[in-house]
Amino acid sequence: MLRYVTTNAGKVREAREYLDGVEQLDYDYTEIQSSELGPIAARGAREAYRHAGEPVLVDDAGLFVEGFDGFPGPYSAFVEHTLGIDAVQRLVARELDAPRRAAFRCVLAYCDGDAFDASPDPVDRDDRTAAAAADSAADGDEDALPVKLFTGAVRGRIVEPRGDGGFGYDPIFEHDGATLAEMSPTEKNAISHRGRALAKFASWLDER
Ligand SMILES: O=c1nc[nH]c2c1ncn2[C@H]1C[C@H](O)[C@@H](COP(=O)(O)OP(=O)(O)OP(=O)(O)O)O1
Repeated sequence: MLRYVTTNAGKVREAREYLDGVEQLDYDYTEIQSSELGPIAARGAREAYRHAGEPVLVDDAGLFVEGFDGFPGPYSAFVEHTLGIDAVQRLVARELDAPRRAAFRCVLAYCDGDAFDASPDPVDRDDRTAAAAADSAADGDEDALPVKLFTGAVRGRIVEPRGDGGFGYDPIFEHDGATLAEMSPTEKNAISHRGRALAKFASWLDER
């Protein structure tokens, strides 16, 4: 049984559209400090697999504001819980000129204790970049378990909050004229960072 390892039920709701019968594992793995999501997700997946003893998928995601050099990025959860999304939006509006571009990024890290066959490998350049960063983060760890990474990103801009769907920063992130919070779960998945990463993971799992 595949476990989606997260304390965030919103992530699991989105994952269910791609993964039949996936169950949430509400486990708070250690998040290392890194400017990139890949190493954080990879380390988390190794720890979660050791804890669960079953195949695990860890989801690390964040909001990267272009004019702030990617802040809050890997620190998005901390910033959401300290400042709050309204304050983030006001800060962006005060400091940056329109169009206030930003991206959501998601890295999924899969670990089931097995090594992965490199041949049927549908991963793209972003996945390989994330994987290389995660590998170097594992340097020196002789027991590092193999982890497979899948990435997704969506571009948009920061706007005043609209909509009440989704979670986290969805109300202040607009893509193609609608905020993610104004979209249905299916509409959000079709364009979102998480939806793209999940689609890659689901097709890789299918082929395996
Ligand atoms: O689709 C999204 N729509 C809106 N906001 C989002 C999304 N995806 C990530 N985010 C935000 C929420 C949180 O502030 C941070 C993720 O932080 P992140 O550490 O990956 O997740 P989390 O703390 O919510 O749960 P957990 O670590 O247990 O999976 O980025």
